[in-house]
Amino acid sequence: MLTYAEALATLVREAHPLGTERVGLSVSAGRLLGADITSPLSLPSFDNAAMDGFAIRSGEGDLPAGTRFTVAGMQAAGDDTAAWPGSDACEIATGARVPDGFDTVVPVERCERNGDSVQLMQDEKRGQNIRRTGGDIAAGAVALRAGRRIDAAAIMLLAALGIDELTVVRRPRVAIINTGSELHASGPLPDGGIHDSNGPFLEAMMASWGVEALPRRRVRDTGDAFHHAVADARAAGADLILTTGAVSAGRFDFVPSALEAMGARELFHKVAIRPGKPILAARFDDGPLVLGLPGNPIAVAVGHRFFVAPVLRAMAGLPPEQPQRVRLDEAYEARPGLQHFALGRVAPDAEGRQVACVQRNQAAYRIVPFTQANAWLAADSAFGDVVDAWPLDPAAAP
Ligand SMILES: Nc1nc2c(c(=O)[nH]1)N[C@H]1C(S)=C(S)[C@@H](COP(=O)(O)OP(=O)(O)OC[C@H]3O[C@@H](n4cnc5c(N)ncnc54)[C@H](O)[C@@H]3O)O[C@H]1N2
Ligand code: MOO
Repeated sequence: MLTYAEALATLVREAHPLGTERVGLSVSAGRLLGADITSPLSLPSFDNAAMDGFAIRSGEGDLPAGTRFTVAGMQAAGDDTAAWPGSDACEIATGARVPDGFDTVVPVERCERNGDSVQLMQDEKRGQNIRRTGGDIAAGAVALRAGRRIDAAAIMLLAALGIDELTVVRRPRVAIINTGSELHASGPLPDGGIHDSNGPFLEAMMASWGVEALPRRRVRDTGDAFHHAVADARAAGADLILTTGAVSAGRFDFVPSALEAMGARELFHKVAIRPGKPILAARFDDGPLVLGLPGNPIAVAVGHRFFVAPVLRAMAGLPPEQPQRVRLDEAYEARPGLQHFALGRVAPDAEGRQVACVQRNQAAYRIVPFTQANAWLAADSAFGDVVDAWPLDPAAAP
């Protein structure tokens, strides 16, 4: 049986880059930048006042309390260079361009105004309260790096730079197929039936990452229904097909044979991990990669987090995600020879240091511990003093 590292390396090799496309800023939230953004202008793009008050031309001198200036007029936000020639002070608004030759801004509350005259109430520093051109970013500098997820902060910067169209990574087209004759949507259940929870879970995770979701299909345990669903996903141009259930050893576990019959090349079936051991990966040489996730809910969650997520990163051209190394509160028994993925909580201890603890009573069928966890903890064979901790949602990883 393959180790997790071997299986992952095989899979990532098969995750072909998606390429890029141009989109408008207004629809770019959540997308991944496909190229570095070079700043087309400096921010601020002109010297401007940091305070409402008076801009003054102090020349070389000090600015002791009592110094008087003659106010020539008002420089408002949006006004151009209006040089106020021959004058040595003007009223100025926060954000207004500092007129040429003026070098200092004194806040209004530290000035006494009398008609056209203004007097400093205390000593002031020459050059103060001016936000300099390029003080945030200089024209030509890299503003955002390729691979960065476009969040609200990135949108604020891009908008400030006047960028309204950008290059992003194409979204992967993903099809989800849930197998199981026992599965039903919400509502009353027949005897022996259960609600499909893996489908909505995967759909939510795909939405969080930002994929182009193809219609999700729920199919009964017949090779035929599965065959049609896979054929539809291929015809719709899926980059990735995620299936759940029917990959282990049972009589109805038709996914491996159905994929083989359709011409998919098996990359691996069964990996030395827990939970989720029966996982399967296959590739249609002219099309999608297929991940067959074992049906137990937490096996699906592990399959998503530790196989699907690395594939999506590789398709987007992102480097492998790095876990945090966190101290474990107490030893946790693990089966030798298997890579273990456990649900856990990472939180600060009394001294403020991050400590991980493994959720008690977890099992591949139990969903409640998943809702109480805030991290995945990973370790091979034994959970020692330190574990690898991964955020539950890969879209939250840097
Ligand atoms: N004889 C063996 N039996 C099993 C083995 C094995 O090696 N030998 N492996 C076990 C392990 S480990 C797992 S994990 C499961 C995986 O089985 P399958 O992928 O074939 O999945 P199913 O049998 O279809 O379902 C397993 C379990 O999960 C429930 N399920 C399935 N789909 C959904 C869904 N969409 N939403 C909610 N729950 C779902 C299903 O009802 C079953 O309870 O096999 C073990 N058996
Ligand atoms: O590994 Mo299975 O995933 O026990 O439930």
